[in-house]
Amino acid sequence: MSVIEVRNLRKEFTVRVKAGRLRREKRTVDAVDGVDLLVERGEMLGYIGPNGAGKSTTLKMLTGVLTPTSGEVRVCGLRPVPERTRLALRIGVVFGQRSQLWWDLPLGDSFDLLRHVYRVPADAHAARLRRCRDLLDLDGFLDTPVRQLSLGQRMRGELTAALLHGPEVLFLDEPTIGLDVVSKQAVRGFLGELGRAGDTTLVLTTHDLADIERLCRRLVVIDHGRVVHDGSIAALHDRYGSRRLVVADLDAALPEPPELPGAPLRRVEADGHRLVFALESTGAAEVVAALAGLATLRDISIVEPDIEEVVARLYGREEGPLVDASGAAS
Ligand SMILES: Nc1ncnc2c1ncn2[C@@H]1O[C@H](COP(=O)(O)OP(=O)(O)OP(=O)(O)O)[C@@H](O)[C@H]1O
Repeated sequence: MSVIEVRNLRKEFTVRVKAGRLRREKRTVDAVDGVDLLVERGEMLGYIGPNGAGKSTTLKMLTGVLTPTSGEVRVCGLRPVPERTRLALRIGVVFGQRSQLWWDLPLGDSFDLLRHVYRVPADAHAARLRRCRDLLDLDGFLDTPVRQLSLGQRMRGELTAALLHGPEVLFLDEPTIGLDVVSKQAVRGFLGELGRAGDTTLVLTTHDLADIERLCRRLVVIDHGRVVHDGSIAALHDRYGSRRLVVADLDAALPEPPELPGAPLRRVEADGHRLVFALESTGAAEVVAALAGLATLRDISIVEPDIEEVVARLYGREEGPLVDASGAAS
């Protein structure tokens, strides 16, 4: 049985919009519009989409915060809204904007209170807390009141709080938003460990695609409330014809950008001093050899397909098309 089962899930909101100077009209927003999703135990799923795509609304329905307009949802075999209390014992939730810590208490006291809230046996609690303290480096601020923690420290605390009762599924909404590089790495490293251990299912929404690349094998992309991709990152690259790129820095610009078989020119930059080729049906070595025969090369680098670029295409909202030297969109 899948740990998350979602069939034809929909959520409509009724909003009032301005229609003229004084008049307001009711309008229906299809925030989630027929989502199907099956997630197996131990999967690490990235759930992404542009602003307003319906990610948070989906997570809220999966965690029992919002009642669906229609469709079926089961998480750990439970219906999230009517069986919310039972579900709370089996899932963990980290929503960037909300806290489950006690603002005025030292962080460590919040952890003690959570043990009582969830009625976790003392030894299981101690073991999980020890692991979080080690992996998330909490010891320096366990005695600090939560309101005095930095964002990165608080997020590490939130992750711990969400895991102390040993949830089967962890839902994370933007867990690295606003964090500095070090805290981001700590959080990603920790989630990676959790995922590798294999007994927790992870559902992660984020605008930071590096989170997805590091952590998730499976990527579900949602736009206008509908799933537009469900598969691996590699499948996404295949679908959009993403290629590795050869970036060549030349001593002097060539009068004409060269045509290399199997490696179309993607971009000309730096007044012709930098040429970028896509490796379509030829290898990097051939491209470099061909270029070396035409120009003096200052530097060469091979760039892996860029997930940001592919996802921007998928959203259909990238900042201008990718334009090659001839002006044709690639
Ligand atoms: N409580 C609400 N009342 C009315 N409309 C809402 C409500 N919550 C969300 N919406 C609308 O539903 C749509 C989906 O919103 P949602 O917050 O799920 O998007 P999201 O993908 O999480 O976006 P973001 O990346 O900006 O957080 C948006 O059009 C949003 O304005």
